[in-house]
Amino acid sequence: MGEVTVKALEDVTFEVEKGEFIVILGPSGSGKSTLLNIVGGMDNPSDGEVYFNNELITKMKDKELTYYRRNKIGFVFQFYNLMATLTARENVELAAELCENAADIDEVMESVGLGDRADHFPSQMSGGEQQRVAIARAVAKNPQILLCDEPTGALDFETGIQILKVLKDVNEKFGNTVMVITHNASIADMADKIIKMRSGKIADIIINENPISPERIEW
Ligand SMILES: Nc1ncnc2c1ncn2[C@@H]1O[C@H](COP(=O)(O)OP(=O)(O)OP(=O)(O)O)[C@@H](O)[C@H]1O
Repeated sequence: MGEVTVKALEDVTFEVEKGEFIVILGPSGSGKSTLLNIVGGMDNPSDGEVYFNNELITKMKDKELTYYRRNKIGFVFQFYNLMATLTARENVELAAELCENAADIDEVMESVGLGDRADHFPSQMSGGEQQRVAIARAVAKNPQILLCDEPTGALDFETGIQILKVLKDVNEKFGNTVMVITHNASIADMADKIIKMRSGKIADIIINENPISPERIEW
């Protein structure tokens, strides 16, 4: 069988500052997830370099990369991927136990608005609540970068706005750099920086001097 080589990304160069709220915007197949996976150390580019602070992550050995993923990066996905047999709090605790510099679990649960739902199981929660647990799970690791792949993709408008607000609150409270993938252009209005992707390339990088609060987003 013949093999087809797909160039998912090409000529991609950008910088992210500590504490920035970044939106990566682009249509399906434009390379957004590939980009996020490379930043998160889940995928390795065939060419090019990625630096985290002054460390070259693209040259890291497996053990160093595991350490980077575990301690520096938090992931939030479209579908929440929670452990069904663990409560919200237990899901968050489990992730925190794996890393060396975990945040205070109670504080994290409060900051995502789940203080009073911590003992509920995922099946007892709405999609928006489950996504809050997933965000808490990522934030509890106290990561320097929070990578979110279509975090509102499975949610209705109102719930999506609430989730974006949680991400913005976390960004302000804990100072994590946040990178959100979306194909929804309206979400870009809340970003400090917007990276527009098209066909595996960066079509534009926009610095937004006046990001709006999530409540003011319309889509
Ligand atoms: N493991 C893989 N093997 C082959 N092709 C891949 C693989 N992963 C991604 N691709 C291809 O690379 C390109 C970019 O995919 P990617 O998932 O990064 O895009 P995306 O912008 O995140 O899309 P979506 O919004 O649909 O998730 C697409 O053409 C995709 O088919």
